[in-house]
Amino acid sequence: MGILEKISEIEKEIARTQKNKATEYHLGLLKAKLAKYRAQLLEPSKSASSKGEGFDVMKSGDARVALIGFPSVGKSTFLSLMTSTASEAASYEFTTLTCIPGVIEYKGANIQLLDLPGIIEGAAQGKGRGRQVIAVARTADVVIMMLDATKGEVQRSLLEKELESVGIRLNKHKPNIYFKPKKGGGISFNSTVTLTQCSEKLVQLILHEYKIFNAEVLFREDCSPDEFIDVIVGNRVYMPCLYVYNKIDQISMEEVDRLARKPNSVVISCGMKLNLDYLLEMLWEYLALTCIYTKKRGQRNPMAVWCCDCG
Ligand SMILES: Nc1nc2c(ncn2[C@@H]2O[C@H](COP(=O)(O)OP(=O)(O)OP(=O)(O)O)[C@@H](O)[C@H]2O)c(=O)[nH]1
Ligand SMILES: [K+]
Ligand SMILES: [Mg+2]
Repeated sequence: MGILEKISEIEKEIARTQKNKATEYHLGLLKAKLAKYRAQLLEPSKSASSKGEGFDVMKSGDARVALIGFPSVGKSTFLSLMTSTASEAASYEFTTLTCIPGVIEYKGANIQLLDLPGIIEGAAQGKGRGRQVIAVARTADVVIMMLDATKGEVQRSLLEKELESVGIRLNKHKPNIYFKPKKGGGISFNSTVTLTQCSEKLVQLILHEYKIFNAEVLFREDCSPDEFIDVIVGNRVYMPCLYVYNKIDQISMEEVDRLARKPNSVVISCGMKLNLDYLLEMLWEYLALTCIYTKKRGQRNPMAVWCCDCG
């Protein structure tokens, strides 16, 4: 029996056990077991975390949106509201332990929405189920970063750092740099624009650091050293991200207003069903972006239809 099944067995037993003096210890023991199994699940499993595999959920529909956030920000509540799938929501952290897919039907398209376990600081190093969650995020067309409006900004920068550290670039486009390693001939460096952040010397130093001594480099835009490194390393994912501040029913109007004005941000309340229509509209726009900027030309693209739709 897998851990998830054991958890579900115990939960069922707790549910059918009457609460009284005689069952007090039995229930206590069951709950302790439950906590132990939950903790075990949150340990990085060696095979999964070293390979960085995601949860096994089939892609379906026209696009995939992943819900990323700290525990208990309301991801599951959101999935249950927007789709016909029910994902358990509760006030304790790590209620969700796997990837739960639902479908949003919007303007004739099927958008796959993935509810995921909460991630915490250190997720990228394998803390909790972080690596699996991040591996799923990499396969999405758009990430919704769900944040608790009652908590500080620090949660947002922590999550961004986690995603950055595994090569996910949020709301950035691929740097317009041509880079081709060669067999010989040294480093040929050119640019079509004035560079204010990188110089030929810096580019050479960086390349030598990566033991690259022969290559053709052409900057077509004023990129930073970090962006150049991204190009050398490759394997980066450039993804639109919508920051969704949930639970605005708990904060002042002034604070709501401040959050709503932030770039790429939407404020909502799942509890009071506030602003969900607007969130869908924004999501739709972000999905159209992935179509325009990242899908290869000539490739059959299910979202091409949408682009014509939204101009
Ligand atoms: N006040 C308020 N509470 C909310 C809102 N949305 C969700 N909640 C509550 O927040 C708690 C956590 O919700 P979940 O949906 O379980 O959160 P989650 O992000 O899926 O949590 P994990 O699966 O544990 O990571 C629950 O008690 C919800 O009822 C909201 O808009 N306002
Ligand atoms: K929760
Ligand atoms: Mg959840």
